[in-house]
Amino acid sequence: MCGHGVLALGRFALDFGLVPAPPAGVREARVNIHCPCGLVAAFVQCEGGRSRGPVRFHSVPAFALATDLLVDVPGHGKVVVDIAYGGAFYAFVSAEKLGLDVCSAKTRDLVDAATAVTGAVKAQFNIHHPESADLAFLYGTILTDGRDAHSEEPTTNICVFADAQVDRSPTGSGVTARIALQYHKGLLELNQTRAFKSSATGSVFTGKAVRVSDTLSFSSVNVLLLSLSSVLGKFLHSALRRDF
Ligand SMILES: O=C(O)[C@H]1NCC[C@@H]1O
Repeated sequence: MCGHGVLALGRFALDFGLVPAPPAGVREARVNIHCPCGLVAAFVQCEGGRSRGPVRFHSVPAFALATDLLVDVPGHGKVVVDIAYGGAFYAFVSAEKLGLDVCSAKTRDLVDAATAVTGAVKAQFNIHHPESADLAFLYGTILTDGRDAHSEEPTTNICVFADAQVDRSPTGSGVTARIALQYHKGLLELNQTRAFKSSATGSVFTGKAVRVSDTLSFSSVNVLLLSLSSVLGKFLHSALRRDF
């Protein structure tokens, strides 16, 4: 799944007639998107039969897999990381622990550090998904500003995934996983909204955990993500903000 992809596909599906416009008086069209990780339901605001305004989506059940895991990262020594799932598995670590400021460091340095963490976790930790062996792999590392405690201010992160690619958004599956982690740590309550900013582009997602679910073999939390279409437009057309 891809957060900004879901938002864009939702609008596309409505605007190009793949789903019917909602009946008069209903503001949102529902677009079901079947992702490898499960069903993601996008809700697209509609005016005059066209998409307009915010798009939100219900993400897949998410959960914290491991917290305070000590990993030996080449070039950085022992680093404490968390691992969580939100449609894909990510390692989470405050960039500060790697000697970097996620908001001002060069993207190249953030990518190198995140890639080193991903390699170390893959080598030293066995990822398990309760329902699907296909989903049981680490997709990347998300470096954060460490501001996990609830605040009205956005918390900034950068997602380095697959073959050292940088996500242009705060990452749909990554934000979902991060919310599950914050909930698991008691830093976020159900229905408490948090904003997440991409340090690569400045784009923002807001999200919240909406219910505790038992659809996975161990306790997980469903996460509802919200994002503004104006933000979407901005980051779809923006390049990475900083030089490598
Ligand atoms: O938003 C997401 O979840 C995706 N973007 C890049 C990495 C993930 O697949």
